[in-house]
Amino acid sequence: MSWLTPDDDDVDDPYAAYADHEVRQRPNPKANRPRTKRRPEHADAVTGMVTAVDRGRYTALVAADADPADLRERTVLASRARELRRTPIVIGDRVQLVGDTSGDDGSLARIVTVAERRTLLRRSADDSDRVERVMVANADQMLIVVAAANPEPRVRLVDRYLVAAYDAGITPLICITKVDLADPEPFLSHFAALEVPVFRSAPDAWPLAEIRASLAGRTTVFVGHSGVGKSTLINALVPEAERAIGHVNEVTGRGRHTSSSSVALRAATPGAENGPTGWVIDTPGVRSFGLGHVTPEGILSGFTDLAQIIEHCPRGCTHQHDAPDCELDAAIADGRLDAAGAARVESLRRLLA
Ligand SMILES: Nc1nc2c(ncn2[C@@H]2O[C@H](COP(=O)(O)OP(=O)(O)OP(=O)(O)O)[C@@H](O)[C@H]2O)c(=O)[nH]1
Ligand SMILES: [Zn+2]
Repeated sequence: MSWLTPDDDDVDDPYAAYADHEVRQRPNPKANRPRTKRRPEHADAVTGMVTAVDRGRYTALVAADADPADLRERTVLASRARELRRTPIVIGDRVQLVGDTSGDDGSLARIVTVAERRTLLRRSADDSDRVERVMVANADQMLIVVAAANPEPRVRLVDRYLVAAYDAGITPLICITKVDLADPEPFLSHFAALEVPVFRSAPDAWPLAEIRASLAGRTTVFVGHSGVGKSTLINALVPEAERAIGHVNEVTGRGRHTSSSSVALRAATPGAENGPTGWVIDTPGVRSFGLGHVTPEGILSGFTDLAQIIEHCPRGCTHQHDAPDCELDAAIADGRLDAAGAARVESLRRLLA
């Protein structure tokens, strides 16, 4: 069974390339030209998975059994057909390729269709920006990498990742790194009620077996603040990845943005010779993660721990401090929510504000 169906993925390009991925449509200066005839159906197209994007060139991996005419797994470089020039194509997309799909040096294929996506991870530049930027297609899981210290963990950034994941239908996981530097438990207690699986990581104590077990057969997008040790972790998980390791600036606690582009990496599943392939999608470290494209309902989907309480809110409740009879306030007052629960309410209110 091919790794291509139904579960893989790959990566996309740095956020710097976002202009290319904006969904906002620009007016077409040639709009009054007659449209070219529809191209014939692409009966000879082969399917690939986009694993990298770089300035209008897409790298797609074609599985060994994807093309009866050429039974090699191969990496194909492609451009996209004119009719797709406003369609964001991102890492993880399943695409149909025509033209020279040999993958030979100097060959260039053409992407003619992008398959419907199972999931789509998006962000916006900031919360006031409603233009969404498409990051990764078809991810099943999001591994949120956060450091116990250096840089200091930020509840709000993790809140945002969680909302983006739940909103996209992607299952979140948390890996807390650098537990050799600080006790991670106070930070983790904030998310305890969500029951998100947590991996704890330190040099020479990588939770590799546990993480690999959850990667098998799935596509997992790794996200995190710059400098948290995401590349270090990925190199340990996928030794041939050779992701650049940066140095955290002593003053700012920030990484140097060493990983500037996304990439899809095949993760081995030791012990399972022909076991299901896992795909790891590394994304550049960020300092913020905008949710301008997420609706209030989408934000609430990141707070499953509060869902049962919110059910009892008056119709149309904004859940804000000034909302009359918000059940969240009642739950804090009568002890249904403890201090950690009250902090979650605060998180929710900030995101809804
Ligand atoms: N003490 C300690 N340091 C770590 C750990 N993991 C990574 N580091 C160090 O943290 C620094 C940043 O690691 P990277 O792997 O480059 O971090 P990153 O998240 O990929 O950062 P960006 O490339 O900026 O996105 C490096 O100096 C690593 O050696 C850990 O578990 N404990
Ligand atoms: Zn309410």
